[in-house]
Amino acid sequence: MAQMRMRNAKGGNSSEIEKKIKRKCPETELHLAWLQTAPGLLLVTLLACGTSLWLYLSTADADITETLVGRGELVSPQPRVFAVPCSEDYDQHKRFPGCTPQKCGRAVTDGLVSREEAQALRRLAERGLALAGSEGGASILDLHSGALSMGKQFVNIYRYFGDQIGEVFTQEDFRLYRDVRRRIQDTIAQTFGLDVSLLFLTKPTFFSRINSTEAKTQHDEYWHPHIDKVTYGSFDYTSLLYLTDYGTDFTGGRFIFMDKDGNRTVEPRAGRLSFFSSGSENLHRVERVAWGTRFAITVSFTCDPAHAIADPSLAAV
Ligand SMILES: O=C(O)CCC(=O)C(=O)O
Ligand SMILES: [Fe+2]
Repeated sequence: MAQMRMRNAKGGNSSEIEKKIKRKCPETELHLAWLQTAPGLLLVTLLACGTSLWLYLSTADADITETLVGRGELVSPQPRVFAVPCSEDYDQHKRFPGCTPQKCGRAVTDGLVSREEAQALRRLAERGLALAGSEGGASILDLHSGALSMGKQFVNIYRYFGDQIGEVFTQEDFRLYRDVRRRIQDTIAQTFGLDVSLLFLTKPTFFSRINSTEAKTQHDEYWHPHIDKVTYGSFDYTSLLYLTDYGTDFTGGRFIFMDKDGNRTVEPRAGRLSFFSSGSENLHRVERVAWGTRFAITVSFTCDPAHAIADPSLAAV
C-alpha cells in the first residue's frame, strides 16, 4: 500500500514538472512535432549518418591500409621504390661509409626471380621441413646454421641427420640459393646506391613455413610487430623472397609496414622480392595466416664485415 502511494505521488510530481516545462517552453513541443514531419525525419537521418561517418573516419584513421603492391600486379623489370626518411637507429652502430643506410625505404620487384625458381626453392623448403617442423603454425629451416623447427624446439639438421642430408638437398639446390642471393644483393646495392662489395650476407637466413595452426610456443608467434635491426642486430638491409601466392595458396599472411599514419601492405606472390632498410623506419609485422600455407625466405645483409657469413653449402655436412 505504502509503495502504491509513493508511486502515485511520484507520478503526480512528474506530470506537474512536465506541465511546468511546457508552460515555460511551449516551443519545445512545437520543435518535437516538426521533427516528426517528413523533412524533419530526413534531417534527423542525415545528422545521424553524418555523425556515424565522422566517428568511423576519426577512429579508423590509424588502421587505414594502403596496398603498396597487390597480388595481381607484376612489378618488372625495375623495382617499385618507396622512400622513407631514415631513423636514427643507425647512429647507435658503427657506420660503414658506402653501405650504412643514408637513403632508406622499401622496394618490391617481381622481375628478379622467376616463378619456376620460386617453385624450386619452395620444393627445397618443403623437403627440408618435411623432416620435422614445429607443432605450432610457424616452422623455419636455416640452411646456414642447420636450425630446423622440431616440435617445440629446434634441431641441427647437419648433426641430427648426418650424411642423410645429402639425400634431401642437392648441390643444385645450394647453387640456386647462392645465385638468387647474389642477384638480391646486386639489386639492393643498385636500389640504395651502395657499393655491392661492402654488403655481406648475414644471419639468420631462413626459409619459413606458416599456416593457421594454433601457436604452441613463442617461436610460433610470427605476427608480432618488430624492427629487424633491433630483433637481429646485424641486419642493415632485409629482403623477403616469397614462394607462394597470397589469395590462392593462403589467405591472411600479408606483410604490413606499420607507419605512423597507417598500414601499408605488400601482398606475397611466388617470385616476389620485397626489400627494405632494416631500421625502425620500417617497423613491420606479418598478418596472421587464416587459411593455407605461406612459404618465404628471409635473406638479409649487413655492412659490418664482422657479421658476414658464407653462403650455405653442403660442405657443412
Ligand atoms: O615473412 C615475412 O613476410 C616477414 C618475415 C620477417 O619479418 C622477418 O623474418 O623478420
Ligand atoms: Fe622482420
